[in-house]
Amino acid sequence: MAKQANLYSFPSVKENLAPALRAYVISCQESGLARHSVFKVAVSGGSLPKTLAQALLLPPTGPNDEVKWDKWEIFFADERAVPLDHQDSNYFLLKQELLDKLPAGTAQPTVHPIDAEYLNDTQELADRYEQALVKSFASRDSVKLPIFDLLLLGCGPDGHTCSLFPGHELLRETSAWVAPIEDSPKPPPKRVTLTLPVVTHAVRVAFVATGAGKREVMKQIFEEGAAGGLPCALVNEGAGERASWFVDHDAVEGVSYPRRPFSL
Ligand SMILES: O=C1O[C@H](COP(=O)(O)O)[C@@H](O)[C@H](O)[C@H]1O
Repeated sequence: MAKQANLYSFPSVKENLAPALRAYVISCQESGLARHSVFKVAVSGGSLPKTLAQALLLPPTGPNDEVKWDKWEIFFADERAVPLDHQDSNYFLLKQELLDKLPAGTAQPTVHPIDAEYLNDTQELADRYEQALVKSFASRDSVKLPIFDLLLLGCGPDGHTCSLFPGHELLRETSAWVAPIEDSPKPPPKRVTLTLPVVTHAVRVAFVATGAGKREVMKQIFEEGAAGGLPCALVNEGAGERASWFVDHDAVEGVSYPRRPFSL
């Protein structure tokens, strides 16, 4: 039987989840650097950037605990079709929560925001973002799908991840790497998103979900599995043991699914 997603549950976000997430991300970073000298990561918006900042802004505990920012290529797992300085922009959120808080003198990562010239044409916006991936991951002719070293994803209370929503036709997309959506049930309606094949193809996929507000959906994801059809559960099914969930106890209280002790 295929191995299942790892569920790591912690009593406290700040004291336990954040240091574990940091260790996990650094381990993915080191594997990426060993493979191709850069670390290619895509991040979500929502609550993720704040928790990520709690993890990555911690002071290093030793030489093996270094975030090598200048080696990071950061993409967005999904983005809203709004200007880059808009409160709804995932880029803006990551910048505000994390990138602007890097200690002075830190060598900067390479960040790939959407091309805001194309906000009025979401297909073009998605195509341009796919082209940015093509450039980074070599040509589409030679690469069937981009392989991110790590995807850092959130999970909405309805089970959506990236801008892949339950029951939406986008879940059936098999050829595009990046797709537009104009009818997101969560505002704003116009967005672009990595597609499910790209998400499940990553070397590692880490979800972060915290708080009692996520409890009901966590039950559905982990107890019903892919049969329940929620996008997060489809990612779990596609990525198997390459998917890891970093959650607090509040989010998974009463959820029947084996927790693993966190280790690398
Ligand atoms: O709209 C979005 O929501 C999801 C989940 O957000 P959360 O606040 O419930 O964590 C997020 O992962 C995605 O990037 C964002 O565009």
